Amino acid sequence: MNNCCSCFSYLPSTTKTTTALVSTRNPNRRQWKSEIKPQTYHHLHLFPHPRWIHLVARALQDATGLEVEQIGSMEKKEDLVHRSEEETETESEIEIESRWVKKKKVKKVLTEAVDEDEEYGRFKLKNGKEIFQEKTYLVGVECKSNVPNSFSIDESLKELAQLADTAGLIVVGSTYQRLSTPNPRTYIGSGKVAEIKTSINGLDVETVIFDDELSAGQLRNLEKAFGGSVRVCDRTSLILDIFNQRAATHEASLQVSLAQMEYQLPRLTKMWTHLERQAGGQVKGMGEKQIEVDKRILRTQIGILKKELESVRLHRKQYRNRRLSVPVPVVSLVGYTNAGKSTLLNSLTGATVLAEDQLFATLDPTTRRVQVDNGRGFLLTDTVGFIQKLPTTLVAAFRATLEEISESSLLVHVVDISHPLAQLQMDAVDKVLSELDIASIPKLIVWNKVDKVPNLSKIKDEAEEQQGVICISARTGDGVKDFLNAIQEKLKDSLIHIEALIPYDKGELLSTIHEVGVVEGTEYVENGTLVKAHVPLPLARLLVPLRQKVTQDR
Ligand SMILES: Nc1nc2c(ncn2[C@@H]2O[C@H](COP(=O)(O)OP(=O)(O)OP(=O)(O)O)[C@@H](O)[C@H]2O)c(=O)[nH]1
Ligand SMILES: [Mg+2]
Repeated sequence: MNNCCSCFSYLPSTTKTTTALVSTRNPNRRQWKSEIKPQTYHHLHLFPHPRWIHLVARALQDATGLEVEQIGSMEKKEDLVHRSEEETETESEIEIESRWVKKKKVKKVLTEAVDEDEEYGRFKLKNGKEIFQEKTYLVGVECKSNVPNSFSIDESLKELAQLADTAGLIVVGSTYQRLSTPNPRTYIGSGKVAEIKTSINGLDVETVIFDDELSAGQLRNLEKAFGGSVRVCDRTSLILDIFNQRAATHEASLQVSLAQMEYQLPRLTKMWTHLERQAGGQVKGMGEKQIEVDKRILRTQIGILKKELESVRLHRKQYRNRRLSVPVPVVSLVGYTNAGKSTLLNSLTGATVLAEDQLFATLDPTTRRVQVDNGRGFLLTDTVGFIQKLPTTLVAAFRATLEEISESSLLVHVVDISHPLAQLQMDAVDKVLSELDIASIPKLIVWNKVDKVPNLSKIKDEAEEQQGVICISARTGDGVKDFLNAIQEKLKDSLIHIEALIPYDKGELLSTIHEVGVVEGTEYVENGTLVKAHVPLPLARLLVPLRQKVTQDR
């Protein structure tokens, strides 16, 4: 069962779960056989939608090592059990029971199931993964208590639509409601629920996404109200889905899986009620028992993931410590998603980090060295972008990025100044940063994409008024020189003034000072080079014995 449940880590959190029964009678899978009794069926949480069956099958294959030969629906549980006993020990079989499957006697070979789907064309390859482009309807709530100067409901829904597009969904409509407080049962009022139901039936909608985080009860009540055949999810689970699609490294995958499981845990309620219904009420309470079992399994999985993440982080920390022992200052690029951080890193360092016009293109921090003309260099780190309404749990999940940020000498806040909501995006980033306890790290604000603004001179005037704001275009290279100079100036603020006598046989130390510090002057004396410079703290520490020597000699 533990093996089965590792499927959780492969399935997006927006997934409404249903039951699958998996037989484990494959003699080639000795490990499985020894852990789980042969010829027993195990419950799995799966995508319920028949169009997604092949995705489920792949997830199962990945997670369990089972050979997926056939998938389909079953008529009755007893039939399935009966049938399985007649089959030979050499077969492995996955049976999926789904209330989405209308045809009762369907038992298709995997490829046939895909080919026969009349909407096969809606499968799209995104980030190397096959995504079914569901028809999606967006719902927002404008609370009268909303903080002033926050995103308006229209703007927030527009961003949600962008997120949906990034996740590979097709947005077919949207609506919102003004409320003094959200309805605790259904988030929106009952009249609005009925209105949405009519719209989504007419538009053949498969998924309804709410712009705010919903509770387990609200999700359940809304699904019921919409007729049970529509998937209901929220902004958080949509972001988690995108992260899940985009996670490229082992650590990012672990982080996303953990965040998804933590999101699912409180929402694992009453998912199994269909079992009770199916059994004609004879096994009342079975749903609840199963939920307890599921929760326990999920908690165990969370524990395992946390341990695994810890060991990955330990390894990364050792690597970072090694990097910090080289006395080069670290500059981190932070900012709203899609602001142009990766493009800037690529243009300055020749890196090839994925940079595209989509939200959350970057999940893992990437660090590259920037070598400036006059010899002084620094390390530049690209980080995951922020977004408004970013759940704190998600911020916490991305500790890798946060650790990089908190150990930087300088933060560069990259802003897409061509965006109509640039100021609100800046505020949202500042809000996340303020939660990170990094107030002491100096910050440089950069207005990017100036090639896109219609009124460049006005923007430049405004930047000048705000003092210290640099206008650049990471795409055309405009202003990048000023940007690098501003970094040097800012880094100088965090550098320590030293005077040291570097012996002639320690030439490499002198090169390092030139490379990472700001040299005010050098003088060649009898025992070595007398140097006056501003250097990063680690290098200043390294130079302590030589600095003392200067004092003695004078
Ligand atoms: N016109 C213009 N487009 C830019 C500029 N900088 C970045 N872009 C575009 O903006 C989009 C987003 O760029 P990214 O570098 O991926 O943005 P990011 O901040 O790394 O985004 P996340 O990784 O999602 O947080 C891409 O299509 C870039 O080509 C710029 O200076 N001018
Ligand atoms: Mg990026």
